[in-house]
Amino acid sequence: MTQNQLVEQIRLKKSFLAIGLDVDLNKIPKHLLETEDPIFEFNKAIIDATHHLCVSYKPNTAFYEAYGLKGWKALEKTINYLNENYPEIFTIADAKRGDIGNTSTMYAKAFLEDLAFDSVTVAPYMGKDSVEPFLAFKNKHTILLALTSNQGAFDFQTKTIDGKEVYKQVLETSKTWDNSENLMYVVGATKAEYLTDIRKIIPNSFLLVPGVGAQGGSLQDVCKYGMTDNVGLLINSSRGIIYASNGTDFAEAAAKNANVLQQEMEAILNSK
Ligand SMILES: O=C(O)c1cc(=O)[nH]c(=O)n1[C@@H]1O[C@H](COP(=O)(O)O)[C@@H](O)[C@H]1O
Repeated sequence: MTQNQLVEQIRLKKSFLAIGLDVDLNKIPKHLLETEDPIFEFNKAIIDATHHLCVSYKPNTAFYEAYGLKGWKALEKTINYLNENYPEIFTIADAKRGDIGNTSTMYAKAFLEDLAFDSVTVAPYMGKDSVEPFLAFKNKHTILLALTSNQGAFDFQTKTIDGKEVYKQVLETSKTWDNSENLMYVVGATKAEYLTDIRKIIPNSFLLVPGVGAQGGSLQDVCKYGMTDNVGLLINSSRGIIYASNGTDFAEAAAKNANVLQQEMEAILNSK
């Protein structure tokens, strides 16, 4: 999917919500545990109930890898279900990969070709040759960690080297790489006060913004400082939506919570 197609979907649905599919078998409704593939059944029900309220789904691969072969199969079924039934959805494999070139090539193949996600999250720490194999995929997107939502972001990302914060160096340097038009960046909603500076470096790039809801970030602040003429934001919420209820009404409850965020987004878009 191209970024223009993503913007079209955002305008159509009046939503820039990315729902995180971070499935924890300890948190999903008990009745699903009796089915053959509880993770997929949970995702399918959530997707069917919420797809009109969001433009993206983001399974975090940790939640699938933790369940071994069954988990990986459920991830594969989930992305295939999305691609077959909702091709207009922008899919994100939240895998946070990045390694020496030939290894990154295999990671890129795994997530962008074999599993056919539209995008994958990548850590910039190993530099240009570790990111390039992801960027080489046409009409796919590499979402580079810039300034993350967690407390540990202050350990390295905001530290100054040669007079400039590391997260700013990530933004500036990555802009010069081949196929950099395929880049998007992660900025945590808990770091909204940094967005003005970030937009000076990357005025138009799409940002994936996790950290609203369970982590306490403010949607209003993120939009105030981070929104572009083309919206330029995908706001992620995972636990705040998918675990709205652990009863048989879980999918409707998730849709209710997604609807609250979508309505807030619609009001923001209408006010622009
Ligand atoms: O790359 C991410 O998506 C990510 C980056 C970041 O800085 N912070 C962050 O929370 N995330 C992911 O976003 C999701 C947030 O989940 P909730 O806090 O439950 O909404 C999780 O899958 C995290 O791994």
